[in-house]
Formats: sequence, structure tokens, C-alpha cells
Amino acid sequence: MTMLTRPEALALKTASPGEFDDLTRHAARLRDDRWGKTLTYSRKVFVPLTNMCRDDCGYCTFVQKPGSPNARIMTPDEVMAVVREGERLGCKEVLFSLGEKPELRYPEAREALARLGHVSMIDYLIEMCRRVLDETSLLPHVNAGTLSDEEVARLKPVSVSMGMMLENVSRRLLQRGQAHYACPDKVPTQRLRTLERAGQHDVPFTTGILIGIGETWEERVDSLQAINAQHRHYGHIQEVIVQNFRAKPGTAMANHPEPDLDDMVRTLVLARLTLDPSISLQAPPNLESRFSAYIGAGINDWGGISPVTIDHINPERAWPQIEALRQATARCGYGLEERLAVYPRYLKEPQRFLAAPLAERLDDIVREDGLALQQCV
Ligand SMILES: O=c1nc2n(C[C@H](O)[C@H](O)[C@H](O)CO)c3cc(O)ccc3cc-2c(=O)[nH]1
Ligand SMILES: C[C@H]1O[C@@H](n2cnc3c(N)ncnc32)[C@H](O)[C@@H]1O
Ligand code: MET
Ligand code: SF4
Repeated sequence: MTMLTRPEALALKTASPGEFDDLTRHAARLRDDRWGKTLTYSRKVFVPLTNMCRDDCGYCTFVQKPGSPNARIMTPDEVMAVVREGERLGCKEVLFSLGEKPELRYPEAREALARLGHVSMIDYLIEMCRRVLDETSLLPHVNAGTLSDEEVARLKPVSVSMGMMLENVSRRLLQRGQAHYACPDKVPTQRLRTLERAGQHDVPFTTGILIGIGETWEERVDSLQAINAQHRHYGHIQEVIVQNFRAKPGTAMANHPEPDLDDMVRTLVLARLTLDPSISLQAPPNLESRFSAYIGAGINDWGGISPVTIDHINPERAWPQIEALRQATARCGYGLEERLAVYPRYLKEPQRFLAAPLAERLDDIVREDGLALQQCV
């Protein structure tokens, strides 16, 4: 058996302990065959370029409304200070993660952008990616939500990869009282179009599903299959994050139950057995402490970890120390290695997946420190 059929995927939710053990072993073997006995992470800094956003996701504490004392757009000096600190501490990725198109909803966002000389957050983001490339050794990864065709095209020359959590393809979640009520950028067709545009532009892309926001098991299956279908067509999905919802005080979903470990493990096994094995499977190590269960379920990557910045999306969840993660990973029989924000597979076709100056730069980095090259398949 390789990939799951749809009925098998649906049945995984309630598989008996014996059946589930078999499937889990199969998922772990698939990971070992494709990715070997080494898990990876990316040493990064997190830059929340703005926390203003036109959406109102029911789980999000990152977002701040204009008028709140914390609503802001980072200045270029603030951005460059964080990036330089990252450079000093050996980081190779700048994760720009930001609210979506606040200028379309809030005059305050338009005014703040105008003071920075821009009319849209994406324009400002492009300027800051460019500065990171021109002035530092770090590589930008852009997580800015839904993107138009033109935005993808303009971001490609200034970033090595982009990402956006699909989260879920369920339209039900847009209804009043659900996680994505009043979120124009969480309309599934809009998210799927962004994935597709990234594919059309040959952008190495990170996506993922958010677990426990009111979706059904079947909707998770649908979401993973939708991601896999895009990858089959364009080959651009470098990694899929399976991220567990964490309830935050003060949000609409403060009292919504968090997914438990069994639910996460089952979903990771589902993901590993649904997705093409060339897609990296990532779960964040700061949202769950029982690492061995995740490794047993077939993940091969821990995502971005920062010695400089907090996880601004989950600010109460500290990063593990990289050495502690290395030891925990070693106890499961796996090594831990640093990787770049773009996976090795894409460096084999640099002219297709990277703008020429970025391809040259990556070539130099890989030649100098040979990062995660054992994974070149
Ligand atoms: O620190 C975080 N990093 C997040 N990352 C960053 C990720 O861990 C790494 O930076 C990527 O693996 C790129 O190397 C995301 C990247 C995406 O493209 C899409 C979604 C996420 C989500 C998070 C997140 O919630 N917290
Ligand atoms: C960066 C990604 O983090 C996810 N995200 C946003 N809020 C939460 C939360 N409370 N718990 C877990 N993940 C969250 C979203 O899917 C976003 O795209
Ligand atoms: C700050 S959340 C991550 C980026 C974007 N706003 C999204 O939800 O996809
Ligand atoms: S998760 Fe992203 S899109 Fe949703 S409110 Fe927060 S910043 Fe905006």
C-alpha cells in the first residue's frame, strides 16, 4: 500500500488500535524511506510586519484593531534591527508573517503606510524583503495570506519561498459563530486560488491545515487532498504544516476545545499517507511537548525555530532550545539538521523556482555550508 484511498482516509479516524498501529508504522516507514533518519528545522527570525488585518479569525490574538495601543506597522529600522540580531546569531531565514490587506479596511492603516511611502502592505513588504537581501545574508520567506497573481509575481524576485496555511477547505467555517466568520481571506476558493497562483509562478510554497477550529475529519481529508492535487499539478508544495489550534483568552474561541494528542497523531498519519512523500511534513514543536508521538506519526521537520524572536502567533508558547530539541529527537533515533527556507529539491531546478540572483546566492550558501543536502532526492 502507498497512498490511502478516500474510504481508507475517512476510516482512519475511528481505526481500531491494532489497525491504527499498522498505519502509523507505515507512515513512519514512508518518512524514513524518503527523508531518512534526520529531522530538520530552519533557524529564523519572525518579523510581524503589521498586526493589523482586514480579517477577524475567531482564534487569532495576533491581530489588533487600529485604535488599540498595540496596533502597528513595524518601521524599517525595527525590521532591520531584528534581522541583524538574527544574522549575529546565525539565522538564515526571515519569516515575514503579517495581517492581510489592512489598508482595504482601515484608514489608519492607509495613513501609516502613506507615512512609509506606500499604498499597500504588499508594496512595503517587497521593499523590506529587498532590503534584507541587499543588506544581510538572510533569506526572506513570505507568509502574507492570500495573494493576487501580480503580488506573487512581484514577491518572487525578493523571496526564496512563500507560504499560506490553507487551514481548511470547509465553507461551513465562514458561518456566523464559526472560526472564519467575516474573513474574506479565509474563503476556501480564495485560499485555493493563492495556492494555484503560486504553482503557476513556480514558487516553492509552504501550506498547511489548522486542526481543531470546528472542522470535521472529512473536511481535513478534503483539505489534504486539495493540497496534494495542487502539488501533483505544479510540484510546488515544499511542505505541509499540521498545526494544532491553541485557545487564547480574549478571542471568540477562548472556550473552544483544543485538539488532543491522539487527534493530532491521527491527523499526522493521515497527512503522511495522503500527501506525496516528496512533501515535507512539519509540526511545530512549541505547541506540543510530546515530540516522540509526532516523530512516530511520520513528521520530518520542526519548522522555523528562533533564538531571537518569539512565535508572534502563539506568543505564550516558548520555542524549545535547539539543543533540547536535538536531544529529544535523538532519543527517538533521529538526527537534527538545519535547513534553508527553500527545500533542496527546488535548488536542482534553480532557474525555474528562483529568481536568478537568488539562485546564485543559494548556490553559494549550499557550497559553503552544505545545508540539508542529504535530502536532495
Ligand atoms: O513561528 C511560526 N512560524 C510559522 N511558519 C514558519 C515556518 O515554521 C518556517 O518558517 C517555514 O518552514 C519556512 O522555513 C509558517 C510559515 C508559513 O509559510 C505558513 C504558516 C506558518 C505558521 C507559523 C506559525 O504559526 N508560527
Ligand atoms: C501563521 C498561522 O498560524 C495559525 N494560527 C493563528 N492563530 C492560531 C491559534 N490560536 N492556534 C494555532 N494556530 C494559529 C494560522 O493558520 C496562521 O496562518
Ligand atoms: C498572521 S496570521 C498568518 C498570515 C495570514 N494573516 C494568514 O492568516 O494566513
Ligand atoms: S490569522 Fe491571519 S488572517 Fe486571521 S485575523 Fe489573524 S492575522 Fe488576520
